[in-house]
Amino acid sequence: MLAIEADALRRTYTSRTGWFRPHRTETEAVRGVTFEVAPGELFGLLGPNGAGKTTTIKMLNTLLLPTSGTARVFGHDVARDPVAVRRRIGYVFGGDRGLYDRLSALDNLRYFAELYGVEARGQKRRIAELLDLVGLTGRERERVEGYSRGMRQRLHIARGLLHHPDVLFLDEPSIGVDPVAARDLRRTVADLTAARTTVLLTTHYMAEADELCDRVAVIAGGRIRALGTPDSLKARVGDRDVLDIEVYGAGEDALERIRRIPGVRGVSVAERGTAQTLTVQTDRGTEPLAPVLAALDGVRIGRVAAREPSLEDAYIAIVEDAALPQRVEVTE
Ligand SMILES: Nc1ncnc2c1ncn2[C@@H]1O[C@H](COP(=O)(O)OP(=O)(O)OP(=O)(O)O)[C@@H](O)[C@H]1O
Repeated sequence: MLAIEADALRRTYTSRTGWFRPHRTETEAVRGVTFEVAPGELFGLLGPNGAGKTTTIKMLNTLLLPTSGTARVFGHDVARDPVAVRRRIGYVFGGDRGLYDRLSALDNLRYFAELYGVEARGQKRRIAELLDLVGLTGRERERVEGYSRGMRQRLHIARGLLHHPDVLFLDEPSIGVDPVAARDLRRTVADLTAARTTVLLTTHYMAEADELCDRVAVIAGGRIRALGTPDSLKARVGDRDVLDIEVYGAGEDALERIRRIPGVRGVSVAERGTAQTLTVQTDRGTEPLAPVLAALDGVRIGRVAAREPSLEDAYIAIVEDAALPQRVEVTE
């Protein structure tokens, strides 16, 4: 039996706006999403802000009813049998909500174990097991207010697992977590699937998805634009070379000049403090460096590096492709 089956899921939000002349606005957040997740699989849902990831997760974990389409968790329909679904799932979201700061980690877990109806006999052992799994054994009597973000996040995961769920939804677990703590967190997530828990993960960190996920779906504008193993997605840009160029203050005109160079397939910019990193994707075998540097005439340039395409490059290509106007018309 499959862990998760989403079939043509759709969700439209209707909100009332305007006070003087109220009118209804409809947002089609999810526009027909279909995918399956096997038991024990670590499945990633990737996409830009507003793509529909949270809405999809909320339909799967029974917090929102689908406008149309169906979804099942271990065979239980989310709309018709939400109680059975809830028994089999855990939900962990990034950020600060959901823990009692003035209690110790142990007391937090005891409290939630009561709330989730974890039977009293097994509680102590379950809590000890989970503290061990998330690497908090020895720190469990400290108040949560003194915990780092990474430790909190690991405690959140322990909380989400108290009732032995078969599926864990992890929404942006590493948001705001420093790189070392994020690495520990990834190890914890990887251990979950080793213990046969199915994980549905959303993240904005492509390196994290690449390292952890068996398969990923890229969602943009409420639709799945690509689905497969991280390697199969990377293969989509396998015919490209990538240049990372550190620059200081490159304007839109410089980017436009680079975009017009023959062989250039895409340019993206990441702000890094005072510097920006330009990532230029080109057809393999073109020699883009000289014309790109010429296009950046007058801009201060730092480090330049050529590298193999990563999952992030594939992701950017997929999302940019989805944003092309003609493409939207074709799929509409
Ligand atoms: N309660 C709501 N009422 C109206 N519109 C909503 C509501 N919740 C979300 N939306 C809209 O639905 C779309 C999808 O939102 P959703 O939160 O699912 O995206 P997301 O992929 O999770 O984004 P993010 O990465 O920013 O969390 C967005 O356009 C958003 O503005």
